[in-house]
Amino acid sequence: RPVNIPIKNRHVFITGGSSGIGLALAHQAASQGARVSLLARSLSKLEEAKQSIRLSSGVDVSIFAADVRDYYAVQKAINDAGPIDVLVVNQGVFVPQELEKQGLEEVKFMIDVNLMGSFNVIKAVLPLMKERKDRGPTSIALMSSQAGQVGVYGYTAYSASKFGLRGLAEALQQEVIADNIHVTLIFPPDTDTPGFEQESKVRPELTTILAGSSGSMKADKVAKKALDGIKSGSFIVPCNFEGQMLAIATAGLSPQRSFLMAFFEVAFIGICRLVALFFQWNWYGSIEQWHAKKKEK
Ligand SMILES: NC(=O)C1=CN([C@@H]2O[C@H](COP(=O)(O)OP(=O)(O)OC[C@H]3O[C@@H](n4cnc5c(N)ncnc54)[C@H](OP(=O)(O)O)[C@@H]3O)[C@@H](O)[C@H]2O)C=CC1
Ligand SMILES: CCCCCCCCCCCCCCCC(=O)[C@@H](N)CO
Repeated sequence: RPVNIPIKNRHVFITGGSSGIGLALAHQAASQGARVSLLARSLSKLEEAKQSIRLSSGVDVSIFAADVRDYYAVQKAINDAGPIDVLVVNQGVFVPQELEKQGLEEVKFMIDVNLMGSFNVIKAVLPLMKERKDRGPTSIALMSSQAGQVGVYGYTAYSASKFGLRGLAEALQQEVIADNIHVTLIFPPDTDTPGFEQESKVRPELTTILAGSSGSMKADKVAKKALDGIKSGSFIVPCNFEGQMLAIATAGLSPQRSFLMAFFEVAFIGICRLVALFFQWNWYGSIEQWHAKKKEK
C-alpha cells in the first residue's frame, strides 16, 4: 500500500554526499527543509560540499569523514550524527575493465565499498532507527545502477556489487516493514558526475557502446527522481524511459506499492521481454563486430 515519507524537518544522512549524485541529493534535501548529514572519505571535499550547500540554500549540513569499509568509523559517525529518518546509501566506486585484465584487488575494492560498505552503514543505522518511537515512517535508500539490473561488458565486479544490493534490499524490506521502515532501490543510467568523468577515461570501448543503450542524465535529474521515489516509499526507482522498461522487464518478485504500476508491470512485461531480447541481439552483434574489427587491425 502507498506510504508518504516526509523529509521536511527530518534528518537525511547521505553517504558519498560530497560529490555527484549524492551532492545533488544533499542540495535538494536541504532546500526542501531537511536536516542533512554527509559522509565520505575526503574531509576537504566534504568541506567544499558544505560550503556550496550553505551558499545555495543557506543550510548548514553536518559532515563526517569516514571510509564505509571501516565499520567502527562508520558507527562513530552515525552515533555522532544523531537519529536518522532517511538514510541514503549512495557511496560507490567503479573501475570498468574486462575481468581477465582486472586485478583482484580492484574487484575486491568495488565489492568492499559498494556492497560490504552498504552493509556496514545499514548495520550501524538500523538499531538507532528502530529504537525511536513515534517517529513516523523512515527510509533506507540504496543507490544501485542500471548495471545492477543487467550485466554489462566491463562491469563484472561492478555489476555483481550492484546486483548484490538488490538481494540485500528485498530481504531487508521484509525484515524492517514491521518497524515502518521503507527500503528504496535506485537505478540510474550513466550520469554526469566527477566519478563518471574519471570512469570515462578508462572505460573499454564496448562498455561505452552498450551503456549507451540508455540515455545519460544530469546528477540533478537523478537526484530528483531518487528523492521523489524515497518520499513515496517506492521500492524500485527507475530514472529514465529505458529505466522504466528495465524495471518492468526485471520486476521479478520485488514488492510494489502502486496498484497502477503493478498493472503496468503485468500488462507490459511480455513486450518488455521482447524489447530486452532485441537489445541483447544488438549487444551481441556489437561484441561480434568489435572482435571482427580488432582482428582486421
Ligand atoms: N555516475 C554514474 O554514471 C552512475 C553512478 N551510479 C552510482 O551512484 C553513486 C554515486 O555515483 P557518482 O555520484 O557518480 O560518484 P562520485 O565518484 O562523483 O562520488 C562518489 C562519492 O562516494 C564517496 N565515496 C567513495 N568511496 C567511499 C568510501 N570508501 N567511503 C565513503 N565514501 C566514499 C566519495 O567521496 P570520497 O572519495 O571523498 O570518499 C563521493 O562523495 C555510486 O554508488 C554509483 O555507483 C549509478 C549509476 C550511474
Ligand atoms: C526492456 C529493455 C530495456 C532496454 C534498455 C537497456 C539499457 C541498459 C543500459 C545499461 C547501462 C548501464 C549503465 C551503468 C552506469 C553506471 O553505473 C556507471 N556509469 C558507473 O557509475
